[in-house]
Amino acid sequence: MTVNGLTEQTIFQQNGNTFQAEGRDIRILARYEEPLVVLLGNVLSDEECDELIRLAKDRMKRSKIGSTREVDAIRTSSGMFFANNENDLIVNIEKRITKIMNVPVEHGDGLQILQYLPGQEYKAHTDYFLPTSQAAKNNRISTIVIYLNNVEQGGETVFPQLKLSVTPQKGTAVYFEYFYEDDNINKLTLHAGAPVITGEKWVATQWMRRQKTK
Ligand SMILES: O=C(O)CCC(=O)C(=O)O
Ligand SMILES: [Fe+2]
Repeated sequence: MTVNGLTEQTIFQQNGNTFQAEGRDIRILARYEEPLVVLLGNVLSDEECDELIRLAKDRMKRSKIGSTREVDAIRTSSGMFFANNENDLIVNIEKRITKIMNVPVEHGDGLQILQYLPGQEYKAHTDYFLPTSQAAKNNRISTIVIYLNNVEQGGETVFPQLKLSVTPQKGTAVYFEYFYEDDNINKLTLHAGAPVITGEKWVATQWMRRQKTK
């Protein structure tokens, strides 16, 4: 059956222009319908963004990729993961993310903070694993990337197949999902973190999986 001319159901269930998540009014700023890519406003307060950066700062390591967790030129940022329920701030943000993504946080890979300096980037990739990978047994289904600061220049999240570019704005987020039966739709979620040109870029990423991770 098709709904509104779309071929498949989505995980994300929010419509209209605002919804509540843990006492916060999240704003739906724009959506690309299939694959679903939603731009969200007012996801984190300025104070929450600043606090996440402060807590992450001393724990950043060069980012790794894929199931082998190797350092690779595809991704030149630095990153760290918070543990589930690590502190009150993380508990609160995880609850809000769960409400937005409509998936329990136990299905998550842990909230990840990434930092990009000028010239650093995350080249085009999909967040799900190829069927040949061990990690595909409990594959990823959806992603939210929350921007923790305003980047002076560059650092957009780019979806080349959709010809869509999202500009980082402090407290806003881009959500997308790739759990469609039709794999051709999933492939369209290919995306990249464009090189930062001026300033720094800080994001918080949550990847969700089909089943519990713990
Ligand atoms: O930094 C970005 O804009 C994208 C981050 C990303 O693709 C990811 O964390 O999976
Ligand atoms: Fe990604």
